This record gives sequence, C-alpha cells and structure tokens, in this order.
Amino acid sequence: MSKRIEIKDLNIYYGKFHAVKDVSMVVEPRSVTAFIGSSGCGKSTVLRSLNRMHEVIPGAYSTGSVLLDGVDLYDPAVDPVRVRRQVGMVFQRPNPFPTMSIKENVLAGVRLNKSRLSRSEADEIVEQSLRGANLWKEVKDRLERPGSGLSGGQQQRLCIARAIAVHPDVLLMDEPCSALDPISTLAIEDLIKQLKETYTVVIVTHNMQQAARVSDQTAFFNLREHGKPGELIEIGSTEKIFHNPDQKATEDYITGRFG
Ligand SMILES: Nc1ncnc2c1ncn2[C@@H]1O[C@H](COP(=O)(O)OP(=O)(O)OP(=O)(O)O)[C@@H](O)[C@H]1O
Repeated sequence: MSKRIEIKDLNIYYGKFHAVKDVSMVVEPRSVTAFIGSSGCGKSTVLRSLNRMHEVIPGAYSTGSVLLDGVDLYDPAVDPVRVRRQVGMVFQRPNPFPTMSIKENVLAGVRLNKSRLSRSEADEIVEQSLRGANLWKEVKDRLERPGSGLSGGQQQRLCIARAIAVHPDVLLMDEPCSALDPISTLAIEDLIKQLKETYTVVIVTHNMQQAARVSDQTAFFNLREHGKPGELIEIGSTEKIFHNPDQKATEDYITGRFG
C-alpha cells in the first residue's frame, strides 16, 4: 500500500515523435502530486507511462525508468498486467461498464485477477471499496442496478471504487473532474484528500485552484516550442510552486500570463 515513485530520465515517444523529454522526479507515498501545464505538453503521456498504459498505443514506447519502491516497472521481468493492478487509473470521463450493476462494476477488476470469489468475500470488497470512494451510503440500497444510472459524480466515484477494489499502491487520475459539476468536483476533491492517507496519488488537472486545494507537490510541464517535446520545468511543494516558483515560465503560467 502506498509506494514511492521515482522517475529517472524518462523520454516518451509516439513512433518518431518525441513527446516528452528527460523527466525525473520523486513522488512520496501518501501524498498527492498534481501535473499542470498547457495543452499538449505531455502530462497525460507521463501519467500513462506510470502504469505502462502508454505502450499499448501502436508504435509508442519510452526510455528511462520508473521505480516503485525501488523496483523498475520497465524491467523485462515485470509483467505489465501486474503493474496495472498495482497502479490504478481513473479517467477524464467516468467509464463504468454500462450494462453491469453497481456491484459488478466494483468487482470487475477483482474478478479479472481472481476467478473464484465467495459471495461474502464479494460483498465485503464491494462495501469496503464503495465506502473508500465515499459512495456507499448513496448506493447501498441499489447495488444490483446498472452503474450507468448514477449521476456523473457518482459514476466517477464508482470508477474510483473499482480502481481501489484491487488494492493498488498508486492511483493515477487524468483530469478526473473535468466532466463534473462544481458540487461533484468538490466531493471528488474531498475524496482525493482521504485517498492519500492510503495511496500515492498523481493527478493531471487544468484547474489551478484544484491543484492548489488537493496537492502536496506540483509539477509544471511546458513546451519550449511547438513541435518540440514537453519538459518538466519545475517541481516542488505546491505552496512554493504557487507562491514562489524558481522559473519565470512557472510564474507566468500560474498567474495566467501564459502565451
Ligand atoms: N495517441 C497518440 N498518438 C500520437 N501522438 C499523441 C498521442 N497522444 C498524445 N500525443 C501527442 O503527444 C503530445 C503530448 O500529449 P498529452 O495528451 O500527453 O498532453 P497533455 O499535456 O496531457 O495535454 P492536454 O492538457 O490537452 O490533455 C501532444 O503533442 C499530443 O498531440
């Protein structure tokens, strides 16, 4: 539970296109790190490299290493399927399986890893995961209904429940609130603050206030020029990045004076 991530000299490519250059950083356990930066600078690409989702795109690959508590996720001996169980992901648009019940949505990942699950085990995982995602009280009386019948914010919390049901070490979130209204957004932000007590959390967000509210550490990415690879310009405590950054580009972005 909750592991330290160390990224070393990560370069990421889509075929011949060099999308992200020379990223190195450390993410401590039980913390939230926000990735910020303008569109196309590679935030989601870096995020997807943290659970080996990048390489499923045809022609896509990366060099460098991503260590989870010292173990390189890119070591040839490491099974990418196992990596994705250890490092869960929540996407921009809530994506519950539409025909599955709420209960089966929560269990979907668990069933992939464990074919036999007793009824009582399943019930316990469902309750724990939904409680962990702050959704239990709202859905406990309709667990057999389809996940698609929930509101957008509830669906996103269902996806978080599905992600935590397999007990990952890390949770990656790619703009998890961008499709949600402000109330649902605040509910997810509260949840993120709780989740960091158990998991290492990395979130991509375009919302500066959100980064300031939920994260302990902020990483600012930028493109030096259109067509060039994205780079990590600066990383530090969220307090420092927002109030006293070292780089002018960071300050310009934070204060909205950006190109
Ligand atoms: N599947 C893909 N195939 C080829 N190029 C891609 C692919 N996905 C992303 N890219 C390119 O990689 C670069 C980084 O994209 P990425 O989506 O990681 O940026 P981002 O910072 O997350 O952007 P946004 O904030 O708009 O989501 C961009 O130039 C993008 O066009």
